[in-house]
Amino acid sequence: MSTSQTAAPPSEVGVVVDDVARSFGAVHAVRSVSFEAFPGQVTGLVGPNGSGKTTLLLMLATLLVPDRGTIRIGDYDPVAQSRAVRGLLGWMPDVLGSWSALSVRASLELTGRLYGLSRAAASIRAEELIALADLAPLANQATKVLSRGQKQRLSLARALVHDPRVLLLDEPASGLDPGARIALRVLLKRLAAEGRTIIVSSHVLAELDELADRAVFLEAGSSVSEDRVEAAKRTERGWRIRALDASGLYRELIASGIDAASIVREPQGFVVPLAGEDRAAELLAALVKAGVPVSSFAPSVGDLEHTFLDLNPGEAAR
Ligand SMILES: Nc1ncnc2c1ncn2[C@@H]1O[C@H](COP(=O)(O)OP(=O)(O)OP(=O)(O)O)[C@@H](O)[C@H]1O
Repeated sequence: MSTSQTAAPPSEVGVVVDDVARSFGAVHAVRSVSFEAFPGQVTGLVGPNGSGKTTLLLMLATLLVPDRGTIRIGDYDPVAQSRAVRGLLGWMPDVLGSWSALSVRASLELTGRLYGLSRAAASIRAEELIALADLAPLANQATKVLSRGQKQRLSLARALVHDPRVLLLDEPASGLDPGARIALRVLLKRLAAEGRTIIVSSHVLAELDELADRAVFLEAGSSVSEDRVEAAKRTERGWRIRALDASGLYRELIASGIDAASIVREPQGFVVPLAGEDRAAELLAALVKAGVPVSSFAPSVGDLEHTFLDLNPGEAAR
């Protein structure tokens, strides 16, 4: 995003989290989290309810002090150098706390002033962000009348007011309609491509699959090791296969050694469990070689969802 504040090429600011923990009394919200988020990338934070995502983001955002471990935002420590860190990062909480009587425009102008912009610069920046977040028809409305999705857009605009190098977004897509979700995805990819470090927590895994360059999985307050994530990716998952000749497809699936009891029949094809991409490629080659007119062959769930469900088997039943 080009802004009135960025004349020089922006510097790169990554995030490093090492063995961070935080408890609330007897509740160990974050037990041991380590990960790195890189400039130019979107890093997804994935985990079931209560796994510690928001607590972790609050620590990154300088709003909670860790009990243990270290966090670096670029060269800075959010505990000892919170002012410098706040200048570098934009924070979009899961619920917008806004000055409810102020208009959208006034609340963006005020945020700009709080970040040290002059009155004139804050006014120009507010107009840029109103256009960016598609809030023009609502610019003079009090923020209290905004719908949940409109509040999300204002919250993102507010997080961008000082053109931060790092963006922390807690469930940014919640409440957005499909068009606004696509617009958010396009915007976040663009902001990352411009060299920002973006960390996003989300429950909408299909969406994170399309947005995130990499993911950090949390489980009961701890980050899951890369080895376990890799192992989970390779476990068996359903592949949806369609062909112009369904009975020919079924015959060849059986001939290729797929257990008939494991095949799920759907109106337009079958879902077949396969372990890993190698096995999928082998089966597809066999079907094509046997002359089956395959029209579609793809995993029935996205990569993140598959890994998440494998790491959290209980979640599939919910
Ligand atoms: N201020 C607090 N006081 C006491 N317990 C808290 C506090 N904040 C969070 N917790 C607890 O810490 C744990 C982690 O909560 P957190 O909100 O970080 O999880 P989450 O992964 O963001 O969850 P969700 O996906 O539901 O938003 C939960 O058990 C929660 O109840």
